[in-house]
Amino acid sequence: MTAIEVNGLRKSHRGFEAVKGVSFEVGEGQIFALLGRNGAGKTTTIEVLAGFQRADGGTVRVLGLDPYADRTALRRRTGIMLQEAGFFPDLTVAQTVDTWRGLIAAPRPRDEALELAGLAGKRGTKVRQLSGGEKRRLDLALALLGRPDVLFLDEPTTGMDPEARRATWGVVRDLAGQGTTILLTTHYLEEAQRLASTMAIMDAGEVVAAGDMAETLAAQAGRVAFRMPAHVHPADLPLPVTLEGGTAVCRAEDPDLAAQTLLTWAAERGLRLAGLEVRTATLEDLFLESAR
Ligand SMILES: Nc1ncnc2c1ncn2[C@@H]1O[C@H](COP(=O)(O)OP(=O)(O)OP(=O)(O)O)[C@@H](O)[C@H]1O
Repeated sequence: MTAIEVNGLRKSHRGFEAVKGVSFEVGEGQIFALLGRNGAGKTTTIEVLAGFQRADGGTVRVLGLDPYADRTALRRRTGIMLQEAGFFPDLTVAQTVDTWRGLIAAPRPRDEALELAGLAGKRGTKVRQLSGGEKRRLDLALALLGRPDVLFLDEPTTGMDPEARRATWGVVRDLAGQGTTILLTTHYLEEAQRLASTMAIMDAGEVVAAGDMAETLAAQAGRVAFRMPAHVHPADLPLPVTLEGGTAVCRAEDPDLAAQTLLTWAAERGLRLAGLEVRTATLEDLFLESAR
């Protein structure tokens, strides 16, 4: 079942077209990463999907409903974590969660939400005393209170330390495993690559690459890099390379095979390929190539 459908979405802010005909789909229980540089239009897209803004063009459906027209019905079934949360700084973490619980039908117990977000030890701490990463965790706890079927996470791990980030990935995976559909944005491409099964890269309001994460990356060229041996010219090598400083970089569909070819060539000449690195394409490679 498709949980989120976006077809030809257009949205302008005071005459500036931030989203220019974007289309993608997210299946139920999938983790989908919406990627792109600053200002690409990701938050605008999420705000339309969450029913905060009306689309100027195209169609958008979340759980089969129009997020703007049916926002009351959808609000009960969606959770959202935006980039800037409006907390009351003098409330404690527990008071903040309790206040939000009062606004939600059949909310999750407070301690369960805090436990899930890794904030159980901070119940009595005032919001203004939380670190940036802890505030993101509080945001996550609030987004989870309504046991949403669809969760929108706008840069959920910004400011978190590596351990907290990994813990949040665990929470996101568990939720998806239980059937929650998750759309997230992030500037941490490794995070997107590890978490999401599908993705779209936006640039200047348009989708420039999209699809299944594993398939899309497998179709990208991999990379073999090594320090250029002394007195060797790139034209002497058996495969084309580009030079990045003193490092020769060879892009190849099958990087293992390319590395073998290069190593055999080097061995026959008694040369060493120092600092040899062989890897398949990463999301960062794809991102840098797509979002130019
Ligand atoms: N309310 C608004 N009024 C005017 N322009 C806006 C408004 N909201 C967003 N924009 C502009 O629309 C464009 C897209 O913004 P958006 O916040 O959707 O990008 P983003 O991809 O989420 O970026 P980031 O990664 O920096 O969060 C930007 O150029 C932004 O300046």
